[in-house]
Amino acid sequence: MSVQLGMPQPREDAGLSVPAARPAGAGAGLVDRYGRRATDMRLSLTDKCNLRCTYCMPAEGLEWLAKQAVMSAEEIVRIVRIGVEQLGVRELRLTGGEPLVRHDLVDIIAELRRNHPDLPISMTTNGVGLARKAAPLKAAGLTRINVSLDSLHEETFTKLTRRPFLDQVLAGVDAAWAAGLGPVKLNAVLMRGINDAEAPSLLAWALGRGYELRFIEQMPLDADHGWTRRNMITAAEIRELLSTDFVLTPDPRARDGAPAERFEVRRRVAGSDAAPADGPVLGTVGIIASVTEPFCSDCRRTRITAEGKIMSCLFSREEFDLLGLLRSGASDDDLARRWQDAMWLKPKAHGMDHVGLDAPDFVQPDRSMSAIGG
Ligand SMILES: Nc1nc2c(ncn2[C@@H]2O[C@H](COP(=O)(O)OP(=O)(O)OP(=O)(O)O)[C@@H](O)[C@H]2O)c(=O)[nH]1
Ligand SMILES: C[S@@+](CC[C@H](N)C(=O)[O-])C[C@H]1O[C@@H](n2cnc3c(N)ncnc32)[C@H](O)[C@@H]1O
Ligand code: SF4
Ligand code: SF4
Repeated sequence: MSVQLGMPQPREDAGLSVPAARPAGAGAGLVDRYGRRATDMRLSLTDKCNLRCTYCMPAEGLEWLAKQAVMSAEEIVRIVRIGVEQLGVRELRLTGGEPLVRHDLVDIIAELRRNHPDLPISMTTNGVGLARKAAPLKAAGLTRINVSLDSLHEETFTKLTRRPFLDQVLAGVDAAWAAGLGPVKLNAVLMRGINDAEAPSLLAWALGRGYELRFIEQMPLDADHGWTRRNMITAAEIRELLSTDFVLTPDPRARDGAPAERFEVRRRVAGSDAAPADGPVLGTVGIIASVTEPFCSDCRRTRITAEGKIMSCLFSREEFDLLGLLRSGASDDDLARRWQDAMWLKPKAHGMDHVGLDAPDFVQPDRSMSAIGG
């Protein structure tokens, strides 16, 4: 990794990467060299998954972590407590891999909720098995949910995820809404020639049901390393695709560090370039343009992988072992310090100290999205 001259460099210690200490006076919480403060914690509960989305996993899956290597429920609860009580974490996202495959998921959420009555706890899931679990998750204290849904067509869904589970996912989305896990947000990664033409009908479906759909630019985080900039559907193309049926206007609400740029949606008047000035707002759509319109300068994220490694950025190639330190008997203060030191070294953008996933020196991380915790 490259760091600014004069800045503390990571050092090797007993085979583990250990961040050099932050300078004294760097400030409380999870601050970094660029003046950002991470308050949004994303925690991966597992690297396992029951889908094989082409933009994330290889067809044959990945070699899963051994059970012992993955954080236990008690370890997760302790790490979250340190984040919230000592480091200024203000919201928690549970992710993976697929969080629903963890058998103790409901118990973990219940314990987190007992410790942190006011913490927003959300989860990003593929929705398989959600229909059964939505109500228990709500009862345990989950605040809200995002479900990945790339297509409403059985065949396209199966091609993209390599599994025939569309009906289960649709039932899961509706169950989440019915259980009170709203606002329900849906994530769709658009893939050229596969589901891109479906964008307007997917949006019409989501608006009709009151779900907030977000279209996502594919990032180079697939295990197959098949990503190319040319093949990626850009945010500009997404807006163009939607313009056949809809008129989008910027949502007046503050973006507040969110990856999604939100737009209010009105139906386009047939044969016209515009929506009627007083046409009703049907809902909102988000566009997550991580590649072409990056939002790294306002990034508030800190990540913990399923095996308890701190990743300061989705694209970090440097990771710091929090779980190993915890298992060696470290105190809460030691753990908090390791976390702060790791976050101090957070790269400026996309794992580098300059912006640009298509920069010549961009190197795709070894980990795929599922193994990082997306
Ligand atoms: N560049 C970048 N993209 C991210 C990051 N985290 C998530 N994404 C992308 O954003 C998409 C949506 O992430 P979600 O987990 O649904 O949630 P969110 O959009 O971060 O948050 P909410 O809108 O508050 O629910 C993911 O599918 C990723 O493609 C990040 O740290 N950096
Ligand atoms: C890694 S998954 C983990 C949670 C859960 N399995 C799911 O699919 O929602 C989190 C999000 O990352 C997104 N994602 C995975 N690979 C991606 C990629 N290469 N580019 C952009 N988003 C990606 C998925 O669409 C999903 O919305
Ligand atoms: S995007 Fe989510 S559901 Fe799809 S393979 Fe990756 S971890 Fe699994
Ligand atoms: S790429 Fe890294 S810096 Fe940029 S928004 Fe994602 S996590 Fe933050």
